[in-house]
Amino acid sequence: MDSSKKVVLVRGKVIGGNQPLICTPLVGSDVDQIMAELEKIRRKEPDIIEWRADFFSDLDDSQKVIETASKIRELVGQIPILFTIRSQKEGGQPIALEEKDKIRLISDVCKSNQVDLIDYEMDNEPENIHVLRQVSREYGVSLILSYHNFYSTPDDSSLVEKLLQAESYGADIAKIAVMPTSQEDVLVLLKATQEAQKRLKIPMVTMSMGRLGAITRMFGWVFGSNITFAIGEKSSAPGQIPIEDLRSVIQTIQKSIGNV
Ligand SMILES: O=C1C[C@@](O)(C(=O)O)C[C@@H](O)[C@@H]1O
Repeated sequence: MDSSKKVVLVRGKVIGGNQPLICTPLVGSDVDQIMAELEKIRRKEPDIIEWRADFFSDLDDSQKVIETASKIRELVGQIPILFTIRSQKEGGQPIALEEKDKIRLISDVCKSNQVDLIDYEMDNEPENIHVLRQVSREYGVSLILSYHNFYSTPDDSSLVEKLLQAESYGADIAKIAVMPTSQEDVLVLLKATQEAQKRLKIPMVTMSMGRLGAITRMFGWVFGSNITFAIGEKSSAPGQIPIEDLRSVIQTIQKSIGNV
């Protein structure tokens, strides 16, 4: 492994090492649904669990959000928790919070000590990104800065620029998820990933969504992507495949080519 590269260590999991990590989302809209989902997911032992809180119906009640985060923590034990409120503009659910309330809530969640990572979109106001960078650093939470395009795949140099932009904003991990409309677009995402691997110092997460892009979830790690999202119980984005299938494909690839 390149020694100039940083890795992110979360509860014993190495993000940015040779082993791709599998993250499964939680998309329940209330505590009961989330707990039921979690009960099934945790037995499948994902490396990371993402709470997609934009699906949560009480998102405007920060007390409830933090209580729910601590219930999730109790049930998952040492599995790292990623807290995400995906904006509608980038493929998330409609929510009642304004951006400033969202920043306050994500900050409160960092301070609560219940989650290990947060995700925020890098196309947001730099000032908001700065606030979340400060608070997450202060409370030992890792920051993923992400870019999602549910309609198309920008060219490879724009994608590399996005990943570098996340790094320059101080992200611990850079992430891009884009939609292909052709097989060429899938290659564009992989090419950008390979190029970014040479230039980024931080770990990254990249994926091409939908059916066309599903293969990138299986072997994107070969080109440098460090986390791949899979279905534990329910999907949170097009093209995700069940964790069992993903794990077995990754093992098969590793057996044939070794860890790269
Ligand atoms: O950003 C991502 C990636 C994702 O959109 C995917 O395509 O797997 C799934 C989301 O839950 C997550 O927040």
